[in-house]
Amino acid sequence: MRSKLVSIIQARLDSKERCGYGNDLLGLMLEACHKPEGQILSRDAIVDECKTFFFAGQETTAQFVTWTMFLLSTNQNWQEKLREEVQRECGMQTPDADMLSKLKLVTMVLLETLRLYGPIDVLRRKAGKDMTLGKINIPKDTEIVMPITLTHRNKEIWGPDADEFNPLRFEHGVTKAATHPTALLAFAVGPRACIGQNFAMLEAKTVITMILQRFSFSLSSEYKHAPRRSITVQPQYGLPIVLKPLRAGT
Ligand code: HEM
Repeated sequence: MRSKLVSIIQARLDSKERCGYGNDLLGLMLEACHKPEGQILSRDAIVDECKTFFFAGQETTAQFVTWTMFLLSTNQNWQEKLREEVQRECGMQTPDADMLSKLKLVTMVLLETLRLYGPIDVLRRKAGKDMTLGKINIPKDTEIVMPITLTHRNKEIWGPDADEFNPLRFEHGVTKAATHPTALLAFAVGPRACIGQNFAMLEAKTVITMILQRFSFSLSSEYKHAPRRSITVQPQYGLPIVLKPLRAGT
């Protein structure tokens, strides 16, 4: 991966005179490094940043779409509702930002997927100094693990149906869905919250919309329900799905 990234960076440097460093994150980092103020990021640091974005952004979003497909397969009524919304707002067109912003039910299902099967299920922190959190004293260097999935299924926070798939809980927005406005921790909160969360939502919305436009789907009888954490939360034996094209030639 490193050599691939180094060759991409070199190609950008070589084509700078012709077309600049490029209009993306890598382009911005290269631009920043070649400002007269001096070099801010080394070549190695740029490679590391690219890796972070790739690993933080690729597998998480892939599992997000996977679990959404699982929940829509096991809740056919919601699959139908979403298809109706997609057909109304997008027809058969490739969804653009305007159309995506109108897909309220799709957003609610995506948030409910993040609650029940968020790809990241624990947050870890280490206390940099002695501190007190509420009534708890935390000595320096203590490792703190926050179990996201457990809090996402806590009935005191989410109500008696916390274990059930109920996208309607997000009908009035994410801050109103539980007893606490930041109860949904799938992207974490605060200064180190996921920097790619809006992008991930857009990606997932686009993919799910385009699948709903073309296929109906259900779980294959071979599916075994066994979520497992392997950095991200994944269906241990994969997610075999039966896809049916909605129109000939899809
Ligand atoms: C559904 C998809 C995603 C989920 C569930 C997710 C979740 C998270 C979580 C929980 C964190 C905080 C980790 C911690 O503080 O311990 C995080 C951080 C981060 N995420 Fe995501 N993420 C997703 C997609 C993405 C995408 C698409 C990108 C990039 C394009 C991305 C880039 C990052 C980066 C760079 C950080 C570190 C931010 C920092 O430390 O300041 N993530 N993500």
